[in-house]
Amino acid sequence: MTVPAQVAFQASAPSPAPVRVIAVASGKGGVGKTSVSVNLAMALCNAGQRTLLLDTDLGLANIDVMLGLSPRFTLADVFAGRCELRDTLLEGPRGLWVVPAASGKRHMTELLPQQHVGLVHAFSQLDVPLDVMVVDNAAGIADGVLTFCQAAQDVIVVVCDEPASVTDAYALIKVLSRERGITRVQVLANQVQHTGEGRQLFDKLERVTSKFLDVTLSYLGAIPRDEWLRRAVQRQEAVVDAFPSAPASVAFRDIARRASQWQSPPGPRGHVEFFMERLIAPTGASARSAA
Ligand SMILES: Nc1ncnc2c1ncn2[C@@H]1O[C@H](COP(=O)(O)OP(=O)(O)OP(=O)(O)O)[C@@H](O)[C@H]1O
Repeated sequence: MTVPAQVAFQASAPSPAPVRVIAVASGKGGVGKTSVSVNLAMALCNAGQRTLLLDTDLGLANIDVMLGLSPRFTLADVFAGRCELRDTLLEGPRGLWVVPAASGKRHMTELLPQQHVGLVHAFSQLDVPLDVMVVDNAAGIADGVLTFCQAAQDVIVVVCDEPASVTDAYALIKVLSRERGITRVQVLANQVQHTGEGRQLFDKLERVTSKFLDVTLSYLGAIPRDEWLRRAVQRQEAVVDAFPSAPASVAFRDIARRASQWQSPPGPRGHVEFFMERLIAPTGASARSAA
């Protein structure tokens, strides 16, 4: 099938190393999770990592809008049986691969287990060489969010200096830890007004989690509140590309550099299917953690 607006996949040699999957979540909406996903993915891509950005928010997807892309098909079409996963793939700026979702469609929570299996199969068929996959999740603690976080090797929780953001981040970390057995979470402060603010937010969150939860939080860093980021959103570009010397861009590059130094977890097979196969195992994992 020829897909003019989107990229039809060429078969190529599988990447030898496991694909690193980073899930970005937040608990509360509007804290900047999608901005973080887009700019982290773009910064990783610019640093030479073969990167795929996956939008899993079937309710309020907006990665394609943020990057000025016009998808012909989205993940929602895959679930509706209208296309193959490969038909949704877009080549974004500077070679970033993007799998868009669709706004106003069903949520991941409504998907049947066999639809997850279908997605597993579809991803394992995509023979695209990748180093990193960044997964932008919906806000909240819906089952789909937990499943994607569980399937990733690293989870970044984005917080900002609002009481609801901190309490919702705690609620998310709590369910990830208690229901999905996640033992480590990276915390990224967004929209900080001064250098100390991010660390203060982290300390606040860390105090409660260390008291009540069996999870290790790490401080990934902070992105300043930056007018250049807003301007980049208006231009439908990542700030790291539109305004590379903006304070937010410098911070994103630093975070991407640190993320690429994370130790690679042992991966059984070393491809995207590793990620997707973990997606269909949550029932067993939940059953184990509930026991
Ligand atoms: N560091 C920042 N500096 C300035 N503005 C920012 C920053 N981060 C995000 N924003 C702005 O905040 C708004 C919300 O950002 P974004 O859409 O990334 O949040 P979100 O958490 O993904 O939201 P949702 O939960 O609705 O998907 C956007 O208008 C964006 O431009």
